[in-house]
Amino acid sequence: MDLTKLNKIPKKSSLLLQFAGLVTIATYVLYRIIINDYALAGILTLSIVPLAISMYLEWNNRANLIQKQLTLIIICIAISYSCFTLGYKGLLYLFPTIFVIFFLFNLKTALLLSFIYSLVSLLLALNIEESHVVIRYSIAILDCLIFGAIFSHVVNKQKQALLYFANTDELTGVYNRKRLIKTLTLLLQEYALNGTQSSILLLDLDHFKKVNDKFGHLIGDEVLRITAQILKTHTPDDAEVIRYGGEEFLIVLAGLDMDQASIIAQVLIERISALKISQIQGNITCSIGVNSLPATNIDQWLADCDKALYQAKSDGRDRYILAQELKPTHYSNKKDYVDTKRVQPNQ
Ligand SMILES: Nc1nc2c(ncn2[C@@H]2O[C@H](COP(=O)(O)OP(=O)(O)OP(=O)(O)O)[C@@H](O)[C@H]2O)c(=O)[nH]1
Repeated sequence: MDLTKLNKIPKKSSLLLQFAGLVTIATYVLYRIIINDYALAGILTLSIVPLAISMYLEWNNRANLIQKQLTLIIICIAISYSCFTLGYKGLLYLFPTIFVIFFLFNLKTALLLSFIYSLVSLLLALNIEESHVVIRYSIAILDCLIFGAIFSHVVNKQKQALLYFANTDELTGVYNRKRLIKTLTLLLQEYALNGTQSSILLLDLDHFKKVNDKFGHLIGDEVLRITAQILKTHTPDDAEVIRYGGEEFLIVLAGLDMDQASIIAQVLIERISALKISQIQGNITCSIGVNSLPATNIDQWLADCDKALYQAKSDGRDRYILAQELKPTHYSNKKDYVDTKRVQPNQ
C-alpha cells in the first residue's frame, strides 16, 4: 500500500461527511420554511454557515481542528434547540452528531461533551414529550455514547499503530526518512520567525563494509541497532534520531546551536568508539558532519552537512567537522572524497 496516499483519506472522508451534513440540514431548513416555521429554520441556517466555511477551508487545505470543533458545537446547539421545538424528531439528530464528536475531540473531552449535549437535549425535549418517551431515548443515546467511545478508541489505536509503522525504521526502531522533511521544515520556520537555533548531525559508521565482510550481515545489523540505541540515549529527549541511509543516521537537535551540537557530536563519537561487542574485535568508530542554522532551505542544510561529513571522513574519520568551518572550495564534490578513500585502503 502506498502510505503517502493515507494523507488524502481523512480529507476526502471529512469533506464527504460535511457535505452529507450540509445537504441534510439544508433540506430540513427548506422544509421548515415551507411549513412556516421560520424560528427553527433560522437557527438551523446559522449552523449551515460555519459548515459551508469549514468545507471551503477543507477544500483549500486550510482547515484546522479548532474551526471544525467550533462548527460542530454550533450544530449541537441548533440540534438541542430543535429538541425543544420538535421533541423526539429533534432527538433523532443526536445520534450522528455524537459519533462526529468522538472523531473531533479526544476521548475524555468527547465523552464529557456528548454527555452534556445529550442531557441538555433530552431535558429540552421534555418540553413537548412524555417522560416515558424521553427515558426510552435516554437508553438509546447511552448505548450510542458507549459504542461511540469504544469505536473511536479502537480507531485511534489503529491510527497510532499505522503512524508508528509508517515513520519507524524496522531494523533500528528510530525514525525513518519520512519524518525528515516535516521536522526540518518546522525548524526552518521557527528560525525565520523567532531566530530559534537548531542543528543537525549526519553520522556515518566508519568502514562499516568491513564489519559486514568480516563478521557477516547479522552482526552488522546488531551494530546498527546498538548504534541507534546509543544515539537515542546520549542525545536530548526531544532530539530526533533518523536512519538516513544504510549506516548513516541524522540527528535533529531542535533549539541547539553549533557549540551545543558540537558537544553532543563529541559525546557520540566517544560513546561509539567505547562500544564493546563480543563478536567484534577492534573498535567501531564514526564520523559526523555538523550543520547549524541558518540555511536557505532543507536541501542546502542537508547538503552542507553532508559535505562536512565527507570532510570528516577524508581527514581520517573518527571525528566531527562543522559545516560552517568548511572552505567553499574544499571537497566541492564527492569524487574528491572517493579519491581520498582509494589511496587509504587499509585504514
Ligand atoms: N548489515 C547491514 N549492512 C548494511 C545495511 N545497510 C547498508 N549496509 C552496508 O553498509 C556498507 C556501507 O559501505 P560503504 O558505503 O562503502 O561505507 P563504509 O564501508 O562504512 O566506509 P566509509 O563510510 O567510507 O567509512 C555496505 O557494505 C552496505 O552493504 C543494513 O541494513 N545492514
